[in-house]
Amino acid sequence: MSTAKIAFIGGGNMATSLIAGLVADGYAAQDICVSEPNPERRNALQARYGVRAFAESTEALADAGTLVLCVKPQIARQVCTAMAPTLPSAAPLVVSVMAGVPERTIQGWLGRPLPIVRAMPNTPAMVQTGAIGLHASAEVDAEGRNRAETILRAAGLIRWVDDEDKIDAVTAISGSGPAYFFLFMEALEEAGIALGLDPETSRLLTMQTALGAAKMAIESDAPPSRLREQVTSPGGTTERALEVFADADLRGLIARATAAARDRAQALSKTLSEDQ
Ligand SMILES: NC(=O)C1=CN([C@@H]2O[C@H](COP(=O)(O)OP(=O)(O)OC[C@H]3O[C@@H](n4cnc5c(N)ncnc54)[C@H](OP(=O)(O)O)[C@@H]3O)[C@@H](O)[C@H]2O)C=CC1
Ligand SMILES: O=C(O)[C@@H]1CCC=N1
Repeated sequence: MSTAKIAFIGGGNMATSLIAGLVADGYAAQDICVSEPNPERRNALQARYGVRAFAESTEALADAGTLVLCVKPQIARQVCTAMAPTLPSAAPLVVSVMAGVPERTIQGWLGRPLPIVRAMPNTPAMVQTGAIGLHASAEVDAEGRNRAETILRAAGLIRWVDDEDKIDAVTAISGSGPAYFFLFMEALEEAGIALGLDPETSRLLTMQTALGAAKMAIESDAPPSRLREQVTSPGGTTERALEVFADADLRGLIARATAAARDRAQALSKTLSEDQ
């Protein structure tokens, strides 16, 4: 077994994002293998990143020290149980990015209590600006944590959580979170058009405002509440807009929406954990 060799199972969007980050970070492409049934995707991964791509997981797995599970949760059981008999005998580290699939369930499907790092990335990982929550099963040692960090850090910011259940909260905040911000951008852009801006101007002003606000929030020592106050002149325009948000209980709405996402993540995990 080579600890350097990483086998990605599934070569879709999330795997491509992680591979792009690893290769951009200088990870040796010849140490990265991918198992992916779609020949066009295999060819694209080989041509673009110089990694080795196979139709069968058995070939991708050979000698791998780390497996990264990047298939859809719906087919995870079938993929893991098919792979179990061909896994390297030395226990590989398993990193799973699959939403809602508990560590114990993956261990059950793979037939032994392998060390599992469960990761919840988000789609900005595609532009190496992901926000990624991580949890390690009890079997993962310090070296395994480092290996998982190397793979995930290439795609963005990582944060460990101490309890696997908290991955459901991570899912509700940063996993689904890009959709919340995109929705806000869509609404702001539409509002700009309704107020008379041409669509292109409204779109560009919206995007740049989102980028600028995120950059300020990240780079400033001040919390977002202070940055908000700096925009809000007493008796001015922002104050009026924020009053409308407050009247509609925007904060309460966000609390309810994220609780609904967390509850759904818990329900999906429960369904899959009963599927052992
Ligand atoms: N999108 C998101 O925001 C997030 C996604 N995730 C998780 O990431 C995982 C991957 O998602 P994503 O990359 O978007 O999905 P994709 O559908 O883009 O990628 C999954 C890939 O797996 C391939 N595949 C199907 N069967 C097999 C098999 N037997 N062996 C190997 N590969 C196979 C699929 O091929 P084909 O299409 O031909 O079937 C596809 O290329 C999911 O589990 C999801 O829950 C986690 C966090 C956020
Ligand atoms: O919507 C979903 O279920 C997945 C999990 C996080 C982002 N997408």
